[in-house]
Amino acid sequence: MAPGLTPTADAESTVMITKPLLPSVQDSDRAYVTFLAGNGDYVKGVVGLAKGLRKVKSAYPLVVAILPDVPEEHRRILMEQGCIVREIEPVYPPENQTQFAMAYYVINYSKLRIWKFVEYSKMIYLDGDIQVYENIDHLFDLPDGYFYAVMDCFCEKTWSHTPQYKIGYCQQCRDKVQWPKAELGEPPALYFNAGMFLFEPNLETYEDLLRTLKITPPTPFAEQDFLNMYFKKIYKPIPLVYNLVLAMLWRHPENVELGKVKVVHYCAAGSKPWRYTGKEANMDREDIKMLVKKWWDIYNDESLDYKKPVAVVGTEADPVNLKPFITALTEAGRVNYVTAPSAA
Ligand SMILES: O=c1ccn([C@@H]2O[C@H](COP(=O)(O)OP(=O)(O)O)[C@@H](O)[C@H]2O)c(=O)[nH]1
Ligand SMILES: OC[C@H]1O[C@H](O[C@@H]2[C@@H](O)[C@H](O)[C@@H](O)[C@H](O)[C@@H]2O)[C@H](O)[C@@H](O)[C@H]1O
Ligand SMILES: [Mn+2]
Repeated sequence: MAPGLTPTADAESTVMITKPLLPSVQDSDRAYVTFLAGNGDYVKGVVGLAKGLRKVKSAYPLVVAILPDVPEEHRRILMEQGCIVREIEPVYPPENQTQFAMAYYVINYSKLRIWKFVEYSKMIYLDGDIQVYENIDHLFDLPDGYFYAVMDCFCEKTWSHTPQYKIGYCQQCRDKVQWPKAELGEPPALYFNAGMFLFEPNLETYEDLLRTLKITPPTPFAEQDFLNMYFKKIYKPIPLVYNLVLAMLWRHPENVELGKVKVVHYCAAGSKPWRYTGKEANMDREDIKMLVKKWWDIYNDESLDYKKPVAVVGTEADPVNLKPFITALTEAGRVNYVTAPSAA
């Protein structure tokens, strides 16, 4: 699928990305956004993501919604990589009911704060353990009013608490095991992975999300389950090339054309590149090793580091005397100063 394509969202099926678009211009009210919590090593994931978006020449900035526990050093690293760092307050699910959600995921309810970023009309959320290998800016041109994300897979052990796992049903291969309507009623609604989604920040939606959360008991996949329930009516599946959940490689290889994948989500146990040992199940696969190396190649590529914008003032013929100001800024490491080429 060539970059810069417009999708046509039809009613039920996966949104088809069809005809070419004029190259989208920088639209200041669009941005990518990710989420960072704690003082651990996920900051490496976010740095990798920032460099990956630069490598594919995305026209939009990366906003990082950080919890208060992200240390100053990590904030500095992210700003030096050109990220827009925004501190958010944590979001906790209903009092003393968190035992129903997998403890590890409870912090992810805080992702809901990004609906408050209303200076942006559209944002693409990306987990910190995601890498973008091809430009996906064209997704911002999808029709307004829907929630776009890639369908998840129910086959990993992390789903063993669900009826679909117990009978071997997965939305990725609905013909393999028929959903037993007589015994279990309607099949589960299409369910997305919340590691990547296109959404429209909106204060009314934000307030309603938090109001609804207060009366919704937490569930195993925490905010992912909650978002699936909340956006069920306007959810539009997009092709898995926009969020390859790694388990698809061994659970549904028939659905994956690795050479066409644009976004990889390192969410399988043991697959976080910055912690990769190759010891966990499936982690010794050649495709996993290749994808982990691909992530490190970007992370280690210094040519992808952020270059501070130059301050261009006046012209050589008539430079505005900002020298003292620029010197102060340069000494503070805030800017590199060059004179603009003469207009002639
Ligand atoms: O210690 C942590 C755990 C999670 N996260 C953020 O929360 C997201 C969701 O967690 P994770 O990706 O580990 O969940 P998975 O997709 O693997 O289920 C991560 O990508 C990070 O952006 C974080 O910043 N610090
Ligand atoms: O808080 C719940 C999380 O739920 C999702 O992770 C799951 C899901 O992908 C399962 O399908 C996998 O089996 C599992 O390994 C993985 O952890 C999102 O990736 C993450 O961003 C976050 O929303
Ligand atoms: Mn993830």
